[in-house]
Amino acid sequence: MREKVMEKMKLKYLEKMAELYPTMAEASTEIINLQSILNLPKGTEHFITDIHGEYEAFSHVLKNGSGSIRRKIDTVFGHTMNKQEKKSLATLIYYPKEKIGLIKKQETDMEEWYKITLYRLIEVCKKAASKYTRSKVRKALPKDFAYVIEELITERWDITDKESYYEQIICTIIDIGRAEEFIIALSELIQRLVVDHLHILGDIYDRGPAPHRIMDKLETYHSLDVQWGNHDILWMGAAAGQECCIATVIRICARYGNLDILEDGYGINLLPLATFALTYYKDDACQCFKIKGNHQLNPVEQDLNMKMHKAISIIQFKLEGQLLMRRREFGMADRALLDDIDYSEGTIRLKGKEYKLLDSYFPTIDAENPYELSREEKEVVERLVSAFVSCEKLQNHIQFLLKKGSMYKIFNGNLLYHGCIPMNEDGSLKEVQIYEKSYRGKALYDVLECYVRKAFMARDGKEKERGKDMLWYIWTSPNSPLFGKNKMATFERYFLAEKETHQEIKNPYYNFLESEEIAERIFEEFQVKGEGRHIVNGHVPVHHTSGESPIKCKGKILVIDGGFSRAYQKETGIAGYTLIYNSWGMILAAHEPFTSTQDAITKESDILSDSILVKRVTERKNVGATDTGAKLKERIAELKELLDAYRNGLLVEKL
Ligand SMILES: O=P(O)(O)OC[C@H]1O[C@](O)(COP(=O)(O)O)[C@@H](O)[C@@H]1O
Ligand SMILES: [Mn+2]
Repeated sequence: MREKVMEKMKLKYLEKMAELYPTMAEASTEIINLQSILNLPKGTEHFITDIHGEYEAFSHVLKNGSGSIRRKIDTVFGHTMNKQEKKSLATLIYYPKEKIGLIKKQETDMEEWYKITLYRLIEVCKKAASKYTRSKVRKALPKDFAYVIEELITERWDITDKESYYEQIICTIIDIGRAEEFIIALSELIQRLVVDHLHILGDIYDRGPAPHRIMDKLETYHSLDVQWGNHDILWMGAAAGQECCIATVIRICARYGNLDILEDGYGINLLPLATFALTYYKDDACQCFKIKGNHQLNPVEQDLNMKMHKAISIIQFKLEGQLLMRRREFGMADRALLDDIDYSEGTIRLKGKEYKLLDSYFPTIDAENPYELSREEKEVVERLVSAFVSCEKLQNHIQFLLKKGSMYKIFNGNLLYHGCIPMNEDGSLKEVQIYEKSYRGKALYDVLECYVRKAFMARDGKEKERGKDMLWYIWTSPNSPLFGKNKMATFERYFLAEKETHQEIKNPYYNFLESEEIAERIFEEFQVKGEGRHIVNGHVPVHHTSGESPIKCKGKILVIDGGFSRAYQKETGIAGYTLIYNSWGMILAAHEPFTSTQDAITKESDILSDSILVKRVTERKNVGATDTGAKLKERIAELKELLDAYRNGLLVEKL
């Protein structure tokens, strides 16, 4: 009986396929096409993490494909070009417009330069395109030059004098004054072809000056996924209208002197907060709320920034206190600290010890009711919430994160996540209570992701609110896989001099990064199978200067946060790691601090300092061995069944 039902279902499916491939010839052609794709080399994957608003450095790394363009140039030109020439060609590919502008000022014979350059670019382009099917390359071609580029990068066996055929095309391009546009188009095409797919392992937002520009760039990128970081989740919470998240987003912008991200980048009106801060902290120097890192604010702007910084911090601590009381189930009530303060003495009692507060001027706090917002604070919060939820640009960016992002991803045998897998001291998976039930490992990740989506999509008001609060929880709870530290010592860092109170202890997960047994357990938990599997993870800066390596557990775990974030470069000693996974293996790239786009162009400085080979295979990996390959193989098997059905007379061709 069951078999009969199955047969019937199969036939139905084959009939559906027959609509797409109505003849045996068409089905056969598709099989041949797919089969040939399986034999192409695997596309290059690029992994970037913890960008933290550093748009220019990010954009540069995206352009150079973490060394992939340099490698292509090397393969194509080997010893026929010297180092300097290769460097110039690479810079041209990254910044074609700007570079041509400079060349024009120096070159006497531009026509010759155009010719040589075009030849070179075509060669690199050919190489970059050789990994893809013609149809895929065609889709990537810029509209204006699609036909000519295709002509130039595909071998024409039917033409006898190929040299002069190509020469003529190139001369015509120069003659009609289109060389510049053509060079730009070719360079961008090379950038586009060199990386097939991008993984962003989280923390696009906070600290740096331009996360909104990173988001704009990602929106136009050809193929990517995002594993949300705790900072991205914070912004998602803010966009969903979660008050604590909104206050924290503003606080961090103020802390780094970046309030213009909100005002200019997103058009969020901060005037209500500014007027409130100027009124209530008028004569307060707000010394504990100095701007961190470099900034370009004049003294008056700085003063206002510090006042707003303090005002929003106090609002944040009040709102968080309220949330922790309302959501007792979060088990974080110990992080509500305002009721541990002795307001007349200016001290706080933490874990039985008394500390002097560095700042004890709290004009808006009622000692009897420390978490209650004052009437004016309430008004400010209301206006901020409405500004965040009605900001179209922010909502679009966050929708994009929801569409392309997730808590974790399994891709071509690798497990990708931002932070950690919460564990107990003995390395077992930690049970975490999420509302009524408890979860661990993969199930914990999955349930949290459901709540993230509910914060935006749920129709049931109560579930939506739970989702919104859960976004804050994911940002900061010790049990959150995206945060993974015992506490977020924000209050202590502002108000207490004693460094020991600032300490945030990492989840035991981070003690097991060298344990193969634990790595195996994680693979098992997430059902990641296969020989070449890895865990790729960001979030914790790798201290390059003190000799720490991003390669853990004999290469099974790769922790690639080297710190794009300028504020952290003193600690890490470099400007971040990125990872490349191409058909030959995996390469970690270490980057030097990025000074400016201007330097990258004029000094041709490529911030790539080091390439570390993580793994090199002896046999080049083909599409057949990837996730896409598995899907294509399934499709081929179905098409073969379709062919059989035609042959057996089960289906009739529609000629
Ligand atoms: O140095 P900042 O920007 O004040 O932030 C420090 C806070 O950021 C965190 O490190 C979280 O940010 P990351 O996800 O980038 O690590 C907290 O643990 C810490 O309290
Ligand atoms: Mn993080």
